[in-house]
Amino acid sequence: KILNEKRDKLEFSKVVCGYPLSIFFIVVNEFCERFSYYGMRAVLVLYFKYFLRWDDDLATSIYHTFVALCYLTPILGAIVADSWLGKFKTIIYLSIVYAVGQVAMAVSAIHDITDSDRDGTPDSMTFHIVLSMVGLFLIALGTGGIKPCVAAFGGDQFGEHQDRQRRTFFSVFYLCINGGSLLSTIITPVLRAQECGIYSKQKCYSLAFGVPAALMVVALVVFIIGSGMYYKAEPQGNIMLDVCKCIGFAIKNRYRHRSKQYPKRQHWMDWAEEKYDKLLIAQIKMVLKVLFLYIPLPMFWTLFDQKGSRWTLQATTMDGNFGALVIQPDQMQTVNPILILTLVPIMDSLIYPLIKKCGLNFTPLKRMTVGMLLAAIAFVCAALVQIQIDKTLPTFPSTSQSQLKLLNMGSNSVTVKLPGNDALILPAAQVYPFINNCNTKFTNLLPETNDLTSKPQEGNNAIRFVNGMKTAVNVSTAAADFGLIEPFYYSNYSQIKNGKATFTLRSGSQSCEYSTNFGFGSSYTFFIHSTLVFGSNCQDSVTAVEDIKPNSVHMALQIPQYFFITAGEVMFSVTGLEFSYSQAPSNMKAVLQAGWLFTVAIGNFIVLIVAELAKIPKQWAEYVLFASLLVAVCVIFSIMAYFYTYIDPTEIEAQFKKKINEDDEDDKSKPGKAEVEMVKRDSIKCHDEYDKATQTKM
Ligand SMILES: CC(C)C[C@H](N)C(=O)N1CCC[C@H]1C(=O)O
Repeated sequence: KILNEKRDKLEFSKVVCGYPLSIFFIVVNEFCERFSYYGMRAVLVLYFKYFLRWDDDLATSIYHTFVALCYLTPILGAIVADSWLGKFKTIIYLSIVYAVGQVAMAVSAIHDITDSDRDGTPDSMTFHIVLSMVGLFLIALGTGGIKPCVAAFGGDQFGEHQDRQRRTFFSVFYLCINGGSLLSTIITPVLRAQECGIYSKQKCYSLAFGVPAALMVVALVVFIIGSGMYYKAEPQGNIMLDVCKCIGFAIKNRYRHRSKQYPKRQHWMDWAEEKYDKLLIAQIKMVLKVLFLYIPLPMFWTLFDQKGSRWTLQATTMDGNFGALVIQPDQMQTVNPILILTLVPIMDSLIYPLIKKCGLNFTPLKRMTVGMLLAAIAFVCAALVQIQIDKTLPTFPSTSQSQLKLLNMGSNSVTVKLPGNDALILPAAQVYPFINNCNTKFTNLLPETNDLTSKPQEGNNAIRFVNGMKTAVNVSTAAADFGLIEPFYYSNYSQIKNGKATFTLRSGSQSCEYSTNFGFGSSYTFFIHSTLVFGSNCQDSVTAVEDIKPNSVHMALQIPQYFFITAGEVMFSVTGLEFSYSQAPSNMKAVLQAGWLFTVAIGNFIVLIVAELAKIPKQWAEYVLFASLLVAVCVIFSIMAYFYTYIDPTEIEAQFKKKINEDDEDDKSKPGKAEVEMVKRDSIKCHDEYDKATQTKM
């Protein structure tokens, strides 16, 4: 009946180029929803840090918890959809929850609401924190809840013989995910950088959250507009409860019949046959088989997710100057969605057909295996890049060493003799770095300063000034204030972004300007000569002394690793999405999508744990370790995949239903037949049918 209903609905639905028109509304919905999700995520940590004034640790912990929650809630959404409301209604209701959450975030970022003294900072931080946490919870519920439903609902719109179209749909669906995320990760940081406010102008987080909120409303409206065109499969009772009860009964029954006198059954789920419908048992077997196959998959996501953390950190030690374009370390991440947008069409229209032409059967599980291997290669590339970077890093003192820097503030060179070392000639306005064991005693040297012990963070440049004049000098730029520097004294380090910086040097009412260009990750001590004359050009009276060289390994070297991880993602993730749909029984499509997304959540958790536990001193070695782990997991997966037999759930379900109908007829004509015999016979027949429908291996 259900199949006929679907056939009727699809027969009368509008078709464009062989695709149901309803698909258009679903992919546009996904585009807007992913814009909303990734756009909000792009500014979330900065909102925590600069608006809520949380420290780095709290901000990153809450951020990662939120992301992990977003991939856990799909289970909830899938259960609601498959057991209760159906996918269509679940998407509508949870999208409303999602949009409310986004609006709550936007409102929580309006500083004027609690800024009663109008000084530009919120007076009741509790209000903003509570509202934003409620908002984030609703968003996690909404985005995670609808995610498995939208993908599965899209798959439902295709008929039995539209396998090719359905595969293309999942590719286009993935393109929309990445198109939306790419646009929003470019746009929302720009919106955040605007200034807005009623009483005082502040960074506009409310706009950066408001636009994603608006896009979520658009996503909902677009989805509702398509309402009349969708095929809406109704849920067939509380399927999850039935599944749990059936599994529970099979385990109990198997335990009760553990003695050798009872004949073995083909599968442990067959022990539920006494009480449960054979169709349900077959459907549970299908789901369990796929879920078992998913066990090694989180490892892929563990590597994939590190491009947002470890790889971005790696980029901070690299040079992002691309000529006319200067790329910030975190902007490198946009290479992933950009590559997705190019690689998905190339794979679909060129690579896969080419492989097919060569006579190779590149099955979904083979694609996923190759995808994992490509991700491992990406990490080998990352290790090679890291080795290049390490060669350019300065030598910092170890824990048993100390570092001394000598700066000659005079205008002539001086000879310096340090205990246990040869005399050295130190030219004017130059620094000599000196590393020695901690127990060396130095006397009569410059006042103690805290020097850098690592490269400046986030690709910034660490800058300090030393005043060689007899008067105090105030130094500032648009981005940093070095304060008043006493004669023959130094300022603290300040972080300056790459590009041109103009420093204003001021003494009383007199000032002059000094400009210079910075690369990424350098450190300089600017020495102000005693000869500086205010009111004139002070360009020649300041000497830049390089403490740490700017990053010299170019960020373009990260492109191969991004290429491999993205090519891996296309083979692994796009295929996995479609595989999860095609191998799921009709009443558990969303559940299996949620199972797939659950592997992403576990991958995220592993990253969190690894970040805490990984104590490998060399970063390149850690990359190699992850690559090796993934290769090992990949071998296990390929063995598991080899034993997996593809099924056509629709066909199996149809055969089971036919069999049940026939048996009903039989029952009516032969009342009182020995039931046990019949169950046994049916069980054998159904197994044969199940086996016939599951012929293709990996
Ligand atoms: C991290 C990118 C912006 C998006 C990524 N390429 C992607 O499409 N996904 C990562 C997790 C699954 C999937 C998604 O659904 O967002």
